Amino acid sequence: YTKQVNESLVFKMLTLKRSESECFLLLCTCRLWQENVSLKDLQSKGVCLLKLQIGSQSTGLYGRSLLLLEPRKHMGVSVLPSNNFGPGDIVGLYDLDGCKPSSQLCTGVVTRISQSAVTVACEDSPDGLNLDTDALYNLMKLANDVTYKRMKKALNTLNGYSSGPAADLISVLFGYSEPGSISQPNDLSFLNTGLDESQRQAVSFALSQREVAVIHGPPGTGKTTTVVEIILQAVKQGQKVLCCAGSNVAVDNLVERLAKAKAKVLRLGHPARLLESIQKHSLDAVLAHSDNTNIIADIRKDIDKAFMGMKKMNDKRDRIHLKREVGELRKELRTREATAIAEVLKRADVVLATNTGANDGGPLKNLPVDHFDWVVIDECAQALESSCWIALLRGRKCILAGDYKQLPPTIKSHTAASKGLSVSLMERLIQKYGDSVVRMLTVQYRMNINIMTWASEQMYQGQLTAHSSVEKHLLKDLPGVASVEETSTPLLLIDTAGCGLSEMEVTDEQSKGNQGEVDIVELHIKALTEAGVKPKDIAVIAPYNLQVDLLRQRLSARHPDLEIKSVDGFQGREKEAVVLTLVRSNRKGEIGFLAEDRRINVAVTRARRHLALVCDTQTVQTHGFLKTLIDHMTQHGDVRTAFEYLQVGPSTHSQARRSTPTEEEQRLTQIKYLEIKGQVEWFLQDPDQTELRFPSSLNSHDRLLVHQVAEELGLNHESQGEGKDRCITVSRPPTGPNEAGEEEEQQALQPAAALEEDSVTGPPVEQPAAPADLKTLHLERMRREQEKREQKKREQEKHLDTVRTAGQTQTAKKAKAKADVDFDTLIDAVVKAERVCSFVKCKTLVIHLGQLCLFCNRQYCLGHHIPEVHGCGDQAKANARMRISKEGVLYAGSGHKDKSVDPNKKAYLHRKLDSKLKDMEKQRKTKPKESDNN
Ligand SMILES: Nc1ncnc2c1ncn2[C@@H]1O[C@H](COP(=O)(O)OP(=O)(O)OP(=O)(O)O)[C@@H](O)[C@H]1O
Ligand SMILES: [Zn+2]
Ligand SMILES: [Zn+2]
Repeated sequence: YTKQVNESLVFKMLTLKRSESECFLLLCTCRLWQENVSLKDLQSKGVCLLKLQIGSQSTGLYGRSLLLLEPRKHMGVSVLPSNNFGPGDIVGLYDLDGCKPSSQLCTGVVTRISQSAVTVACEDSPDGLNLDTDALYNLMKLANDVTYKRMKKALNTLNGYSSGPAADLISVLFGYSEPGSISQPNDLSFLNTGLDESQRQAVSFALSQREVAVIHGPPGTGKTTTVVEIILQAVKQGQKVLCCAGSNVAVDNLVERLAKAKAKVLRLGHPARLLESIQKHSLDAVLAHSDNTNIIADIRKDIDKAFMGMKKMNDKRDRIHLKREVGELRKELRTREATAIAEVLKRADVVLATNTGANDGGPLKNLPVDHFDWVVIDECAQALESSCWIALLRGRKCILAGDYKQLPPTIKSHTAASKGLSVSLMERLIQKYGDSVVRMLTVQYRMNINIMTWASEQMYQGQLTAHSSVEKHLLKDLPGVASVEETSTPLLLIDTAGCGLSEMEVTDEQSKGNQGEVDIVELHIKALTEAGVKPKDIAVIAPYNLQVDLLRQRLSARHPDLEIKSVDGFQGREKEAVVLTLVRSNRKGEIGFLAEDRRINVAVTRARRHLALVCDTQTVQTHGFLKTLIDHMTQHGDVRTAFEYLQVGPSTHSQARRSTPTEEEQRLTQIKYLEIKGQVEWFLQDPDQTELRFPSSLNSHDRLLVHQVAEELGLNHESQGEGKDRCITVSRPPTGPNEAGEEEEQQALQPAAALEEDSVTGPPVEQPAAPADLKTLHLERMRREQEKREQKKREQEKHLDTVRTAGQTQTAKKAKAKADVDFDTLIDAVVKAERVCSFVKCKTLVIHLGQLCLFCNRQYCLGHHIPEVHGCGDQAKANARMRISKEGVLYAGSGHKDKSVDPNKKAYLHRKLDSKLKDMEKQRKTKPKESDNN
């Protein structure tokens, strides 16, 4: 199939950023010519508009034919079917034979699209189209390979470049000669007096370089501010500047700031694609006000008149005559327009375009090749080098600004990447010339210092500082935001390790999702918005599109202003608060493309005042870089376990903030448990009673306790009824040793019923008393982390006290750190072993509901915990018989119930813990002051 498709298309899909729908489009456009995909299908996909008639035909800028196409009128309502056409799209016009190349009449660009009509500027009709106004036509989107063609052309020109204005620059950029400098007056007067020292240095450096200057601007360091100053200084020196960036938005931003500083700017590009506020600086707008415009308009009218006249004519000779006349008029028009464009371009000091918009097939072809002195490329690290060369070929000197520690364009072809396509020009130059071509901006105006420090240390050699205006800013400092825990901390880590919130297994998908993390994000967003943070000030960022979709499903209806995007979609942006979910949670410690450090860097550095990270530290810490982030957040921020959020499901989140059960709550649960147990035992002593019915006033939590007690005593237990009427009954199991097997089966169903009940109110509720060991361990760990941090604080304060004790603390600290590591690995091992059912291939989590088999000491899910199911049947039966004959008591199931951890393992853990605690105590005693504190 690939062979049939134009190979350049495949190349494009591999190398350029293409959305899936675009790829689909490319493919189906090609396929159409091979197979007979019905045109109706294509129309329903929005790729094709069928049976249009020509509403009007006129002549537009550059002498092109503008066709207004409408749906057939006689059909009553004339509305176009819903479609994916937009301004700038490349389209083909076909007669009704279909959309075969042979029936293509012309290609063009959509200039306008409304509900009732689409306007196309035809590209290849030098002498005008002779279209029948009564006929019907099909219009189809075509593969847009313009970008690709422009890059290819630039590379070919580069390849054959021998002499010209850019010769020296090319030589330096490819390493044939060293970059040079030119002396500058010392007393440079800055137009923007507010620049910080690093920005000033970058400006002077840029001015003093002969061929190339690279401005490395980490997140929030005012890169655009600096670039604007550089351009204004260049203009002051009389230089002509061509300024480009990868995206229309970035170019528009520069236009806006330069225009505000009164520079003479001109923006190239289709007006339909520009911000409205920018349109007045566009070439079209400026041309419309130029002196030549009236003359041009007159010629245009003449052409249109001649064209109309041609149709009415019957005499062939007259028609030929008129056609020649129209040709002449068009030629005249093109010359006039070229002159007008050149004039307008020459008057501007700064011409701005997207990287590929600076190609010389467009308006720039009207300028001599050596017109520009400087070429400035912003966001250079995010651009393909080949796209930079389109503009670079026009400059003697270039300024490249960007941050190569953020994401480069996605290269899907491994071959292309390995041959250098994934390395940006900026990165390549820094690798080659190092500090001699680059200056870095070091004061950042975005992040709270605690958010910044991690990025600074990991990505920017620790060189960033936070400007005093942002250094300590928090969400609670925003107007209307209350001071609660969530708005008072710059860093919050919500750790899902050991909580069983695994990523979704989507086998044939690259993308990943994690519903558990969606739940937690929802709860945190709720906490933030309830504290008064505006949804528009919050970003929810996920590395995977699947997770983005899940989050949108859950949150977008309630918070339409909340922005939920992939990391890549947020590059270049900032928000007051960022909630980041890392999604990956698996036993293998697989983290996929989270391993791209720059992706994590971008995600974290979008946040101004608050970063919340939701992740399974267990899984993501397998990656060294992510571990540094976890460590940083643990040390400098608040840490919570996801257990705190799972206590209550999202449907009852009014209580969500009530974190771990307090001692008081635990005590109440204990009392309730004893009370219920008493009732059940009372019931057992009365042989006349067959069942005990609890009142429907019991809440689900209490019902769970009943299930648990009944389970422990080997009784039948069942909930019946719905909602308010739901109540639970406990009854004696049928007697007789031979029925043991049956009972086991029954019993297997009962906990499942309990689970069902709970699933009505949200995720499984933690069973209060029984399988708490894992949780206890986790909480213990969290307590320790907290203690560690408090201790660190104390130590830091003490550090100033005496130099002598400082030495001691150091050794003690080291020993303690080691001890903590051991403790953590111990817990990790337990957590890992106990998370999933031990039955072959079963992946059910057993954290909330699972049972230990006493015969093989393994944890099983409710579907596999019965000894017979997983192979301990014989032992279980023997054991049951033995117990019955010995004790005269019948236990449902095999042997007595013990949902806790295996006693041996438990004892082992206890011993370990005890010795651990003793160790720690000893170490503490060696530090006299601290034992005072305790
Ligand atoms: N010297 C300065 N003094 C005060 N504020 C500054 C200074 N330089 C930049 N800023 C502020 O920092 C923010 C970002 O600046 P700017 O828009 O120039 O950067 P950017 O290029 O858009 O972003 P980034 O630095 O992330 O690439 C703006 O709010 C700007 O006002
Ligand atoms: Zn077993
Ligand atoms: Zn199982």
